[in-house]
Amino acid sequence: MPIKIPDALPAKEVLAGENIFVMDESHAFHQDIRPLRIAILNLMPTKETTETQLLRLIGNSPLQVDVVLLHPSSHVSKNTSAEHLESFYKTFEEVKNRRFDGMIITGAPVEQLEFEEVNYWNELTEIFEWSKTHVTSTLHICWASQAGLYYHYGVPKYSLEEKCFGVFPHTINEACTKLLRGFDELFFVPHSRHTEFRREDITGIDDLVILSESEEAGIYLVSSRDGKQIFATGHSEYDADSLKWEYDRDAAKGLDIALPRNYYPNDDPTRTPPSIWRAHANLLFTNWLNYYVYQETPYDIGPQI
Ligand SMILES: CC(=O)SCCNC(=O)CCNC(=O)[C@H](O)C(C)(C)COP(=O)(O)OP(=O)(O)OC[C@H]1O[C@@H](n2cnc3c(N)ncnc32)[C@H](O)[C@@H]1OP(=O)(O)O
Ligand SMILES: N[C@@H](CCO)C(=O)O
Repeated sequence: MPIKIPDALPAKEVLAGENIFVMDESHAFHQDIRPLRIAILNLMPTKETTETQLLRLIGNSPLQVDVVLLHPSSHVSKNTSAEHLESFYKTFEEVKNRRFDGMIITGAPVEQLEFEEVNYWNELTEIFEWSKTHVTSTLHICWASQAGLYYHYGVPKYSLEEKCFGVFPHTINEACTKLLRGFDELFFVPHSRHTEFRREDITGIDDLVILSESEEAGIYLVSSRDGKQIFATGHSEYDADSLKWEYDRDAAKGLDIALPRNYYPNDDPTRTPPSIWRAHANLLFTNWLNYYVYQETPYDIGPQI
């Protein structure tokens, strides 16, 4: 949360220079508070696991958050029961006249298909277009970051020779980025994907800024200059054992899968992997919720029916 201090206090300038959020009295006077409305478009087959992971992170802030879970109506889910979707989820059709302060679009295990082969692609492009006018800031995770960059900016994805799989160190490109306030200079993020987008395709686009990357895992965070679109290639929301679960699944199927890198103690898959990215994940989500959603969204956001 911002610290509120007198307009003329010298510390204000020092802290602003350190990327600490300082709000002057005149700004604070005009700030109202109401619960944030966040939509989560859940494209994962393991919907319940993902719900828990994301809600844990967005619940860790002093802000009240009203969450609406969405699933694509143009896809019949094999792994999530119709009862679960019926009880807890809405479709885009049901909410498209509402406005949201923020939206999270999850990953999906469809990265080896062309975008247009994904059976909810048309619906998703409608949602991407709608988000430009109906959502203050949208956070795209993993496959959704590739899909969003492709839809909004024409950025292609490429297949990797070997799955990018493990927990990798990352650095910060832009020192004063609000999304990375409070981050250490080196921090860890899990990645688990067979595809990537490339630096040279992003740097040519004036509206995009690369905020963080990793020598081994490539680009991690990209933002539009106005912060309305955030793209994260890694899975900071993953639990400590998520990569283990994926590794065990693929090994049991007899797939050619390497051990996740920098994950098991001594690379021994019988040992329990520790989480070394949880603090960063919490900071990423609270920074997004605070600086890109709460501080930016209008108090009167429009119809909610
Ligand atoms: C790159 C990233 O974004 S990473 C995030 C994705 N990671 C994960 O989902 C990890 C967990 N998922 C899994 O382990 C597996 O997908 C499982 C175990 C749940 C199911 O695997 P399988 O039985 O081999 O595949 P299955 O035939 O059930 O299809 C899996 C999913 O692929 C997706 N899918 C496959 N083909 C298509 C298609 N043409 N269009 C849209 N979605 C498709 C669906 O989401 C489907 O699951 P759902 O119907 O429950 O939503
Ligand atoms: N994280 C995903 C990558 C494939 O989409 C998995 O291993 O299931």
